[in-house]
Amino acid sequence: MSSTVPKSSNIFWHDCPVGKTDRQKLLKQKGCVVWITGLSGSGKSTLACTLGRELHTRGKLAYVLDGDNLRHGLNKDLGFAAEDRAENIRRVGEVAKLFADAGLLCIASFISPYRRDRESCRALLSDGSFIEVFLNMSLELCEARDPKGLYKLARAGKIKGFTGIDDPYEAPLNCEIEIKELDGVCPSPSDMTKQVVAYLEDKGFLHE
Ligand SMILES: Nc1ncnc2c1ncn2[C@@H]1O[C@H](COP(=O)(O)OS(=O)(=O)O)[C@@H](OP(=O)(O)O)[C@H]1O
Ligand SMILES: Nc1ncnc2c1ncn2[C@@H]1O[C@H](COP(=O)(O)OP(=O)(O)O)[C@@H](O)[C@H]1O
Repeated sequence: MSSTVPKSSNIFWHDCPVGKTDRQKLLKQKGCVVWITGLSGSGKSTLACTLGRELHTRGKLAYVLDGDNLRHGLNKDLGFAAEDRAENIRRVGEVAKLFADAGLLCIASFISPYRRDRESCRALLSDGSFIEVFLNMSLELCEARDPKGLYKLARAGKIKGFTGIDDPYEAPLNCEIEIKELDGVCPSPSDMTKQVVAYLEDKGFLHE
């Protein structure tokens, strides 16, 4: 007989003697989530990896959560319908929160096309520790890059519900960092990284 008790009843929070502050002292940094959002091909994974490497070089512990990669494991049961994308982002938000609590600089790069889903992730974190980075690249640029040939397939009707083609992308209204083309030229990964690192430095995340 199946239980009539709701799934999340009779559970209690268990505090551990070593807390986030202790871990941050050990690591000499403050846990946070750098959430990179933008169209497919806008450069999310490139920025995530360049930023991850730069932080590593500076002796900071960072970890990249990338959409394509997580869809090989934790989220491999999810597709691209709005409710699947919402569940994808919800799970990633929870994982990112754990990484930040561990004291890490967590870099999450996901299309995350829905404002509401991104805002739910923001709400999981303490004030200021969710840093939304919007890669505001034009559809034309992303489509011209098309490194995986997915835009071509979407235009040919072979992929349905492709973000930017026949599925929505809701741009952030109040993100912490917006990176866009200047006179039609995209800033280099290294320039973007400098901008994000300067923000992290300025807000004190790179020190205990
Ligand atoms: N229909 C559709 N729409 C958008 N993207 C698609 C789709 N189907 C497959 N892909 C590939 O999946 C990658 C995006 O995964 P995400 O987990 O970041 O997507 S989402 O945040 O849940 O919207 C995305 O990777 P990126 O190009 O790195 O963004 C694509 O390679
Ligand atoms: N800042 C940049 N300047 C020029 N080309 C870039 C830049 N960032 C990424 N690219 C190129 O654009 C393509 C898409 O980048 P990628 O990081 O895979 O985007 P996303 O993860 O958003 O799909 C890749 O071929 C990559 O080499």
